[in-house]
Amino acid sequence: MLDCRGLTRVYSEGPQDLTVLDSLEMTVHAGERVAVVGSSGSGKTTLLNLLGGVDRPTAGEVVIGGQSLAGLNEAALGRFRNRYIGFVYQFHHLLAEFTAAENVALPLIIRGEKRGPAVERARALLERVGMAPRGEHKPGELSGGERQRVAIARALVTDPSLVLMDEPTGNLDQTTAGSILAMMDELAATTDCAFVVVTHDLSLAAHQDRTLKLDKGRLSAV
Ligand SMILES: Nc1ncnc2c1ncn2[C@@H]1O[C@H](COP(=O)(O)OP(=O)(O)OP(=O)(O)O)[C@@H](O)[C@H]1O
Repeated sequence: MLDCRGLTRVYSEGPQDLTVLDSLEMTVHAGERVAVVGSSGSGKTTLLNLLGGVDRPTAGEVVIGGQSLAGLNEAALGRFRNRYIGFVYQFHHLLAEFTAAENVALPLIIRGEKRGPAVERARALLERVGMAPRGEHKPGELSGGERQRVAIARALVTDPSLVLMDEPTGNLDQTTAGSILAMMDELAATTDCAFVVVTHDLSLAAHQDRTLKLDKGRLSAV
């Protein structure tokens, strides 16, 4: 499902080059859930950005479902992301002026689907994450955990093959984090989607099929 070969990212902006990822190798199979842990500054967000095609590697490549991201120009990469990849960021990135249901529907609308059916599908996803009663509220009227569940619904609305999560339980209390874990279990049981979850939360990491540690630019099994 996901293959990284010789993935290298060097930041050259500062006075000295900084090699954050160094010929990193990674394979994730369909339906698999992988946690990525590592100390602050080890390159977890950098890795996630490369996996999602938000950033380009200095060397090496990311292959998703047989497609090398290096072979796609920006427009094609945007379409590929919309079709195959879902993102959940720590701070949600929901649009304040839209309702929860509209936020979830957006990836479908961007893809060219009609608003009516897109919002219908969004409502079905909100139901699945236990947010149906809050669908008409704007993000500012929701709690942190509720916003996070909306963000997860938005990541899943397109039936992606791969979901990338950056600290999905960061800033959440234990009960809310627990409900997100339970939801991920249900999703893992009912879809073939692969998850890569970057986290400092050891209970979230322990909940995945395996954990990889990022250190000195490479991944190793924990
Ligand atoms: N655009 C950039 N230009 C230069 N250096 C960068 C850039 N982005 C990140 N870095 C550096 O690369 C290193 C890895 O950053 P990254 O954000 O990937 O780490 P992280 O493991 O996600 O950290 P944290 O757990 O603290 O969020 C850090 O030393 C950071 O300062």
